[in-house]
Amino acid sequence: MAKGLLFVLSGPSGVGKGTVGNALREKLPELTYSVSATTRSPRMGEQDGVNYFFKSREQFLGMIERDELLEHAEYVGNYYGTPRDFVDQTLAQGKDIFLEIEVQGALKVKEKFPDGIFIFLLPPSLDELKDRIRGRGTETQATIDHRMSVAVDEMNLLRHYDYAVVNDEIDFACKRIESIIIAEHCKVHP
Ligand SMILES: Nc1ncnc2c1ncn2[C@@H]1O[C@H](COP(=O)(O)OP(=O)(O)OP(=O)(O)O)[C@@H](O)[C@H]1O
Ligand SMILES: Nc1nc2c(ncn2[C@@H]2O[C@H](COP(=O)(O)O)[C@@H](O)[C@H]2O)c(=O)[nH]1
Repeated sequence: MAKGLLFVLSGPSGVGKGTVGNALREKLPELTYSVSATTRSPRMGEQDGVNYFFKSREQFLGMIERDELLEHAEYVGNYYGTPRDFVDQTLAQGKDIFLEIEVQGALKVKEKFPDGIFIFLLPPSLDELKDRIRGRGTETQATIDHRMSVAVDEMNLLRHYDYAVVNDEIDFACKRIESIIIAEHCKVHP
């Protein structure tokens, strides 16, 4: 059986990865989405096992020690990581998997999956990015400032990605990503 394809979506905090990812879920229900582990506290409405697997620092360090994570990174004071088995099992079943992760983690995944497809979501501008993080109402001013300073470093790593998609409008961004997925399936693989 042919293996599935691995897609990674990265981009600065607040650019709209979750929003576009949710729109994509509706359009492409056959795509499997990885649920990450994190030490960050749940936001209002977030559910354990749905949005994230919420872990204590000790639990997360245990996952690292047991080599249960495909990649992990520390981002703005918290750990985030991708459970390895779920990714491996999904691909082995011939299904595509979609990871929504930050840049340090994405580069680690690229080392392990050089054939993965790496997509970077860009904001129309830095001012718009700041408005989106602020508008979401989930972060303190200090965290917004920290996430914005990381955003500039993250965007400097765009060259490591295969595709750049501007999230100007949710439906357009979603359509572009859907087109990338379709095109990757039409590729002639050796
Ligand atoms: N194209 C868009 N136009 C206007 N607002 C948008 C657009 N896409 C997303 N947003 C809004 O921007 C805010 C941030 O979006 P979202 O939470 O999806 O970002 P994210 O990249 O997943 O952030 P994080 O990495 O911090 O989890 C949300 O309030 C969302 O409604
Ligand atoms: N390296 C990883 N980054 C991840 C993972 N899951 C999510 N993320 C990214 O972290 C930041 C912050 O997320 P937030 O939910 O606190 O706003 C964002 O860029 C996510 O994409 C992961 O497993 N590994």
